[in-house]
Amino acid sequence: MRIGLTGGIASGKSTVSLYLASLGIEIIDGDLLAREVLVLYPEILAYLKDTYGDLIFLEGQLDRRALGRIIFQDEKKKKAYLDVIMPKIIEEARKRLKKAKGSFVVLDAALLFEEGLDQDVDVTVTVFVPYEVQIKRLLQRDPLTVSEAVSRIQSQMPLEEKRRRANHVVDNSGSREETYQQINEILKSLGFGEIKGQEIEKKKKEEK
Ligand SMILES: CC(C)(COP(=O)(O)OP(=O)(O)OC[C@H]1O[C@@H](n2cnc3c(N)ncnc32)[C@H](O)[C@@H]1O)[C@@H](O)C(=O)NCCC(=O)NCCS
Ligand SMILES: Nc1ncnc2c1ncn2[C@@H]1O[C@H](COP(=O)(O)OP(=O)(O)OP(=O)(O)O)[C@@H](O)[C@H]1O
Repeated sequence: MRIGLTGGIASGKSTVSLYLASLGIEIIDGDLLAREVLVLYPEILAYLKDTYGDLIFLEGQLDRRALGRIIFQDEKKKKAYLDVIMPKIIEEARKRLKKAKGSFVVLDAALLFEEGLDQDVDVTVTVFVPYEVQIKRLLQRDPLTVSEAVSRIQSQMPLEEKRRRANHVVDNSGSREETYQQINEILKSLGFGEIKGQEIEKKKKEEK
């Protein structure tokens, strides 16, 4: 069973992924793949150096926040960058989905629907929060200005649309525990075995 997990920025994908991993499910993390392909394919960094140079490189190191500031505010620049990086991410994601050994595997991808990766999984799950919760959590977590946070949210497919398109929706506006319970229900409906209460207790302790 291949599960495609998606959502908006700071809607709670990683929180859900971590919980699924604690149940022993393999996670393929799209954000991690985006970092890995930069190492695997030097031509991507070469493209970024040629296009933006010192604007996004500090002492030879890619400044991800600076790149984000540019591409999340300019649709054309975002598309040009995604045209370079996404084929590699998609290729890696497909390889890992094929190699996955367990009976359940999760592909955690912000761009699951945008990039057609929903076609590579059996079922899709959107982690949803209302806009006010999303922006509050984003600003609490990341060192962004309000306008940077708004432009990141606006550069994504509306979370409402991701909610409509998914087979299952997790509402992550309540407590983490409420979210884990919703995941348990979804897993049950997909034929995952019994989930013991201590898994949730264990996660609660880790978070304290
Ligand atoms: C632009 C980059 C360098 C900014 O890095 P930064 O560390 O500041 O942010 P981070 O990677 O944590 O992303 C923040 C959030 O935006 C989402 N996101 C990433 N890229 C995009 C995009 N092109 N469009 C919409 N959302 C995106 C991420 O999944 C995450 O939810 C980076 O996000 C990137 O390389 N993105 C392009 C490819 C990608 O990550 N795709 C997601 C995997 S499917
Ligand atoms: N139910 C919750 N209650 C309170 N805080 C939460 C809850 N779920 C997530 N958070 C917090 O909100 C922030 C965003 O969550 P998380 O990092 O899981 O989102 P994400 O969708 O993976 O984000 P991104 O794609 O931007 O990496 C984090 O700081 C996380 O600790």
